[in-house]
Amino acid sequence: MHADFFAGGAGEERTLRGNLAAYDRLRIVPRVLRATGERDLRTTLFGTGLSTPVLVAPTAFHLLAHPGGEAATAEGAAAAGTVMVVSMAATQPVEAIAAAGGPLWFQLYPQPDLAFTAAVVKRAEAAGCRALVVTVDSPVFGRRERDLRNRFTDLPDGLACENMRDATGRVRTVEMDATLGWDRLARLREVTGLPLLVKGILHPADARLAVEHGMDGVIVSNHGGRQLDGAIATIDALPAVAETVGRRVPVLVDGGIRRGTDVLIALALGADAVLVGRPVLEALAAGGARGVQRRLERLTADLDHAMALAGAKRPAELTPDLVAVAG
Ligand SMILES: Cc1cc2nc3c(=O)[nH]c(=O)nc-3n(C[C@H](O)[C@H](O)[C@H](O)COP(=O)(O)O)c2cc1C
Ligand SMILES: CCCCCCC(=O)C(=O)O
Repeated sequence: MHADFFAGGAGEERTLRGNLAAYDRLRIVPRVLRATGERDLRTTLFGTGLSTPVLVAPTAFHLLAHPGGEAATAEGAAAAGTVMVVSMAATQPVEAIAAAGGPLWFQLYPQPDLAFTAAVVKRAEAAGCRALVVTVDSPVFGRRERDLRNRFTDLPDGLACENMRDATGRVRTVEMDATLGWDRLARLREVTGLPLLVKGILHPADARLAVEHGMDGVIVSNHGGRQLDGAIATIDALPAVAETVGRRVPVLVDGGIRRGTDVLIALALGADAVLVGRPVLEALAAGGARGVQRRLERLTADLDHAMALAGAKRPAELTPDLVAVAG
């Protein structure tokens, strides 16, 4: 039941499969004789230097995967020199996760209760989170048919969304809010000075609105195929979003990234960095903090190898002409 929750998507899982299939259709057109020498994968996002452009996507319920929970993921991500985005539906308090490692960003589903939302943001800020990722692809919850079949409705006794506790100590339900609009993102700006990234952008017109509304970053995402089944694959959506944003703010992408060559393609098509969800969950389940560290380091080494073969020393040298659609 829990493995299905992690692996599954919405509806027929067309988008879940599509995210991966889209990378299968793309090929790299390498450059030669570029004398790259050692590659340099270091990446800076919002003033934080990272060893790699591969970040940990926000995912819920890590205690279902491993007894170390989100803290183990944070430890692994820190050891790999990258950012973990802590889900609002984490099963451990953000303070405990921060104590295990960093840098951290915090993912938020803005709640209808504005004061509670502000309190969660302040708590994440106080714990040391360096950016806020606002998920906007979930006005309602996706129809996850595996979860319906398995009757997976609640966390087991003793587990809770620890960052949903209010001042009385009661754990609130994470509410999806179909009334959410750009005005609410503007209000978040009044609550926090942290960089605000909007996660779940697929249409270039929304990318333009994000920039116009002062967002500091855009994450091209279809929630790993867990929300709107039939939504476009993220790597297919990326080029138009990147072109619209025009380097005014960082553009990140997630969904279906499993190999260094996938990361290379995403960077070439306009991403400043990528995030991975399920690969981290699988590594956490298999090997705790060390598993997460090794999976992230493997992806980075794989990217480094692919860049050597494609003739790029730095991510900035990866350009769209290095990618072609397979015949
Ligand atoms: C089990 C699971 C839980 C997730 N939980 C969240 C979440 O709490 N908040 C969020 O914004 N996205 C969530 N996501 C979506 C991820 O952040 C990310 O968009 C997606 O996993 C990327 O696709 P990938 O798994 O193919 O790498 C979740 C994804 C999975 C697989
Ligand atoms: C009621 C808890 C909501 C958790 C949402 C986690 C999530 O985004 C996912 O894709 O699953």
